[in-house]
Amino acid sequence: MTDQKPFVDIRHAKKSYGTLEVLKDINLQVQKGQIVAIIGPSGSGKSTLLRAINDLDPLTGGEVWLEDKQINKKLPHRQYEAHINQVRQEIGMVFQHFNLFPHLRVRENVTLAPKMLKGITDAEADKLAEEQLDKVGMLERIDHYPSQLSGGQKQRVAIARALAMNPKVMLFDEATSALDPELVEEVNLVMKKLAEEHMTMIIVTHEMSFAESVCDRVLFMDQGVVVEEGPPEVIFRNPTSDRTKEFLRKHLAGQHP
Ligand SMILES: Nc1ncnc2c1ncn2[C@@H]1O[C@H](COP(=O)(O)OP(=O)(O)OP(=O)(O)O)[C@@H](O)[C@H]1O
Repeated sequence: MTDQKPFVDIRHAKKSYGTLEVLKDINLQVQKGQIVAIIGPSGSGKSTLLRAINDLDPLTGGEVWLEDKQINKKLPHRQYEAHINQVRQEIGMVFQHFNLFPHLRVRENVTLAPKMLKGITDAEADKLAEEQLDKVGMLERIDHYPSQLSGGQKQRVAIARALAMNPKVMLFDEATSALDPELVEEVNLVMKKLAEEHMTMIIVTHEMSFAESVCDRVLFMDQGVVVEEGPPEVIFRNPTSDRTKEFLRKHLAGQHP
């Protein structure tokens, strides 16, 4: 345990769709520089929890904090818009399906938001695009359109785009699930590099070996609750809950001796 104040702090998160309780009183504290994986069966609430962090899926109860700022503050509409736009600049998000703008080249996909929201010049935007695309190994594709890229390349551009806003935390929602198996590793390598640079990351994933090798902590969710959490060596090698064991038995079949 640490006395350090959490960087991301989710307190008593609840979410319902009608009578369906998707998140049932979830608490999650993430320290600066930590890499947390959220694993669990389909429908357990992983994406809902992740999307609550930047209020894309607003909670029906509970609070989300980033440093000393409450993200899901109840505010009058105009004030809320200004508040959430500011907050979302600090939280990078990478989706399963890339969400690149098809009519924009890679360069403009990366610089659109910083140009609009931070008012940077064209020269600064070019420099930013080059820096970020170099980081993800996509510099030579800077003037290509998304349709000219593989899925793995698109996802690397999507990561560069998120990084271009200089976020404090990065959220990954099954970033490799839509990729052909041979393209997964190139995206994982970019995420590993970010981890080595101590980027704070919260990662929803179905890739157990990635979670085990990269993350500091793993949360196992089932039916809207955190069943078990801990360091990967404990969760993957010595879980205590039967639900975790059963889930891992299915997902780790063949991976561990
Ligand atoms: N907009 C919505 N309206 C109604 N129910 C929803 C909505 N979004 C999600 N749900 C339900 O909430 C539950 C949790 O969904 P969520 O996508 O968070 O699960 P998940 O663990 O991320 O699953 P997966 O691994 O399949 O992506 C599911 O039962 C889902 O059907």
